[in-house]
Amino acid sequence: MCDALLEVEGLTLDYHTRGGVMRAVDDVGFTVGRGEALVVLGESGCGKSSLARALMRLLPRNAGGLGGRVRLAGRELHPLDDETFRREVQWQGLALVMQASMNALNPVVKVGEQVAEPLRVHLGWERRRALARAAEVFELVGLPGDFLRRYPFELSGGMRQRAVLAMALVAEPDLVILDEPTSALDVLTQAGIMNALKRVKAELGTGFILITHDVATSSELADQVALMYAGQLVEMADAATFFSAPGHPYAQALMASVPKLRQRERPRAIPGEPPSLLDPPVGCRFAARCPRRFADCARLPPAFALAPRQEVRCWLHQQDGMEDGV
Ligand SMILES: Nc1ncnc2c1ncn2[C@@H]1O[C@H](COP(=O)(O)OP(=O)(O)OP(=O)(O)O)[C@@H](O)[C@H]1O
Repeated sequence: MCDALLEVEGLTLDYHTRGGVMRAVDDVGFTVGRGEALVVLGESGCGKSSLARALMRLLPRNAGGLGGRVRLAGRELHPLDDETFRREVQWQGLALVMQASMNALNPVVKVGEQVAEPLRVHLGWERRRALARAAEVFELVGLPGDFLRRYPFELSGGMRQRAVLAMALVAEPDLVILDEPTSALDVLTQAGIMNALKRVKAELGTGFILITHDVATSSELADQVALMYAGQLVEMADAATFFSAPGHPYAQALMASVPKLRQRERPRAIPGEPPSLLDPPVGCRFAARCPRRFADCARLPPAFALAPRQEVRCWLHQQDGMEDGV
């Protein structure tokens, strides 16, 4: 297995709201190896985008309580001041493709200039060299070279999304965080972008964190899966194990809700709603919706290691698993 590129321990992020303090990221920990893709799955509102924002330090004004440890290639990131983080970590260490970012391209600037911008503005490259590098990255993500001179409105949604991906990759970051990169696109276009990501991963050895609620698309790229529920990680496993033998009842319900080819029974929706993050239950957060709940679920379960690469936060596994930290 690859050596650790990103190590996250006990990550927390709060929002201050009128109703009180809401912990959107609650004690989250994981490791991503070099050239490895971690898929973060979970329902809307479980804290996936907040996790991305916490890693990238792109925090709204009402955010607070950024805690825990984040190490990138062995370097502790939280002690860095904002200026050092922006200069030395953003773009070359960690790059982010935000939700709906294909609509955030500047309409009056040619796409090639925008893709080259991180090199010019952050790394001080001169224009010609930056554009030449942008052309290489265009090729890598499957954009025709002459699109460099086009404006965003001249590109389809899928092509604009590839351009945004090219911008994230242009400074050759160690790891790219993709927040719902294909959710606004049709299935074929999604598949094309997933293939481009696979190619980048194989050719450049870039690490990825892919945030999505789309189980089917994510399985294309995933080496590891982290499943979030109400701000917490409830399962962390290698992709083959997660997709074939998930351990958490929520993960099992999620997999049963995905339509499959040649399946007799209909996909089953998960009844109920996640708890409010303003006042989460003290015990297992999934208990109210869990078909397998029992008395112990009134206490918050720790993560139990079921296999070397599978950790599940559920009391059902206290016999077969070793207590560990997800
Ligand atoms: N700036 C903010 N202020 C207050 N609450 C916020 C803020 N941003 C997000 N939240 C809340 O934090 C929780 C986690 O939101 P987040 O956007 O991280 O979830 P998500 O899993 O990415 O959802 P989605 O898939 O819908 O984007 C939600 O309850 C959301 O309403």
